[in-house]
Amino acid sequence: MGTWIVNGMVVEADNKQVMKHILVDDGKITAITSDDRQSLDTDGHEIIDAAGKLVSSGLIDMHVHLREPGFEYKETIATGTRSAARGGFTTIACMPNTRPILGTPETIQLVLDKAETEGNGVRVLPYGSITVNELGRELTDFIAMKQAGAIGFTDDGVGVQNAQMMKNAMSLAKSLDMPIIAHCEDESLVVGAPVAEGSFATKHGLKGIPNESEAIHVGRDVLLAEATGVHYHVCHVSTEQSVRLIRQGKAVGVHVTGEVCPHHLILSEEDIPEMDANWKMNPPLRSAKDVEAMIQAVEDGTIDIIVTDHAPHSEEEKAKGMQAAPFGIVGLETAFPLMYTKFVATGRWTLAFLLDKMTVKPAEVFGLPWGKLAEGQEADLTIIDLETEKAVQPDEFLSKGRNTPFTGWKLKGWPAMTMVGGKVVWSE
Ligand SMILES: NC(=O)N[C@@H](CC(=O)O)C(=O)O
Ligand SMILES: [Zn+2]
Repeated sequence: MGTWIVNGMVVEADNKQVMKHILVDDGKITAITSDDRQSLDTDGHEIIDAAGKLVSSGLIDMHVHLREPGFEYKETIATGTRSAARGGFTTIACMPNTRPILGTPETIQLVLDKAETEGNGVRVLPYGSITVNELGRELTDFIAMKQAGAIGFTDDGVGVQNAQMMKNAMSLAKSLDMPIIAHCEDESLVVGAPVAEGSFATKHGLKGIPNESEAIHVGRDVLLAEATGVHYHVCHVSTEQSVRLIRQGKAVGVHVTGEVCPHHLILSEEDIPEMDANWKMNPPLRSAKDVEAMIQAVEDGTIDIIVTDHAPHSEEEKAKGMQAAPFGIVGLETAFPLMYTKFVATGRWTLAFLLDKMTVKPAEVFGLPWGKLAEGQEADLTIIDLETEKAVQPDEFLSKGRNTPFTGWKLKGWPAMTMVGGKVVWSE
């Protein structure tokens, strides 16, 4: 018995919006048709009425912190995947900065096993660490982790400080046809600052994180990617200078790709209202000029994909204040509504353009078999209500994390149902 998702609105690549009925059978999309609803053979099928809503290929988020193993008080694979499903995400890639760090085949396997049993049907793709315990001293066993199911290597949370270490990692990754995903941060240029250089830091007498601390790694790594031929992917790009370096790399044929988070496209350091650690994340909110550079980089394709960098922390940790609290904000349950409200509802982007950055492109960049709404594809689908306006209410999050700067924001574009491989994994 299959499922008919009827009367939904589908967006085609040219942004044409058409009403379609979608048949899901045995986990796959077997028909997408605009035939008359009455003429459909729905006998013995389940019917999901998507009238007035968008039906999209499931959202894909390539940068998520699930916190398990080790930090289950912040998030677990169970709560993180529930949060993902509520946010419309059908596939998420999780970062290795857990305890222990995901730097061995056993820990990769542990995450995959837990995701299988407790992952609420959401596809979870683990990254392995580049260096042992993300300490930057010794490479992990890439071959064994690849065999165990790691999809790429990253020391996210910290930058790889040593250039030779990064070059060795890239050479090894290249030989295995695996990507290097980099958190770009030169520690000698950061020195304990909680926010970016700028008006907020000055006003509150705080040290500021300079743009170069990110961009210097991007520049170094683009050169190393050129030398090694690896696929080099830059995490959470936030500065004008990084964008310039990625653009130059792409122009000369380096295999470099980049991601940006909603908060770096929407907020600048000038928006931080007070000394509230819900506005503290790494990279930090930068200047308005950087924000505009990020938007343009998405528009001209320099930045390939949008990710959340979902980074849950406990209320106690965030209550320690701007200086002492850990970096990071949650993102899974607000990403699509934020992007839709700020960029599509305002007319700056088409819906097709936004969906491309959150479905097709992430799959393309990482060579994943999902992301497309087409017959024969796995039935990973998200139904989204584009009309109803609702305020962001952290106490409704399915994530354990409540750490968001977007509390109370009135947004449209809320997911209503998420389906993975033909199975409904969340519905409002
Ligand atoms: N982004 C953050 O502010 N924090 C992340 C680490 C990271 O992605 O760099 C975390 O693990 O909390
Ligand atoms: Zn990071």
